[in-house]
Amino acid sequence: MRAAIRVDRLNKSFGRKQALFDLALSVQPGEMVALIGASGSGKSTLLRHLAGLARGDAGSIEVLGRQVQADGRLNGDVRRQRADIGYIFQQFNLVGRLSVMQNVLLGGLGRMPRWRGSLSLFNADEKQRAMQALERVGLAEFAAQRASTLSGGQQQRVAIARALCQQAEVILADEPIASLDPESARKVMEILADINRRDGKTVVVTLHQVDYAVRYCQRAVALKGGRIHFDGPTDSFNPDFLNDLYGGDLDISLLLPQGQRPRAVERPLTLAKA
Ligand SMILES: Nc1ncnc2c1ncn2[C@@H]1O[C@H](COP(=O)(O)OP(=O)(O)OP(=O)(O)O)[C@@H](O)[C@H]1O
Repeated sequence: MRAAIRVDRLNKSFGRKQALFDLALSVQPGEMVALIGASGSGKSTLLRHLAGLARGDAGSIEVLGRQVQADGRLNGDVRRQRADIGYIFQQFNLVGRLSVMQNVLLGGLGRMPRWRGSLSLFNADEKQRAMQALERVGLAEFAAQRASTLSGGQQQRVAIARALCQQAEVILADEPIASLDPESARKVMEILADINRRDGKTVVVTLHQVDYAVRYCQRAVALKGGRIHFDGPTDSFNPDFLNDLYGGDLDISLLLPQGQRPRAVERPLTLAKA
């Protein structure tokens, strides 16, 4: 099967600081993968490269079989490719003064001729798709309201509706729940998991909270110092592994769901070769 995402020997430095080292990664269509790792390990940098929002120094990235970038060059058609990639930001990235509905409609811009997009001329089908997306995330009743008046959790659900309206096949979510309360975080993760399960969309989500990774993603890729440190099933996490990944400072037992708080490992960890 053709991979939804394929990364080959990706390297990236910021000045003298190397952020990503020879990264190689494959994500199959319909997978939901958590990208975890300590602060500064390179999660957001990797995600931005996948979407063609940043250029690597070397290596290549393909999404849905089309090259996003290779050897430090973005594909000339990257705007069209981004239409297939929904990107969810930690801070939602909505236009606060526009209505919720208008924000969702903006998701369709990448597929429109520029002239129609710049005049905000949306047709009846597009409006219907936007409304359906809002219904899907449980926010149809807020369609006419200014986006800035919604809570953080609601704004993040609008951002997901925008990705749905965009008809993105791959959804990249960068810390989508980092600034949300637990109940809003749960709703956002439920919606992402539902889109993955029911629509078969490929989802890659960076998460600080390991317990959410375990609950919602079968597979995790863990970065440490810009390298892949682990790539395997989340149900094989154990306190030793998490201590190694995050350092000894964290109360690791609190990061694991109750069923996984200190107990013997059932399956050996597959540690990627550094
Ligand atoms: N624009 C930039 N300029 C300089 N250095 C950067 C830039 N973006 C990232 N870095 C550096 O690259 C490394 C990886 O950063 P990145 O933001 O990808 O980590 P992260 O795992 O997403 O961290 P966090 O969980 O805190 O968001 C860090 O050392 C960071 O300081």
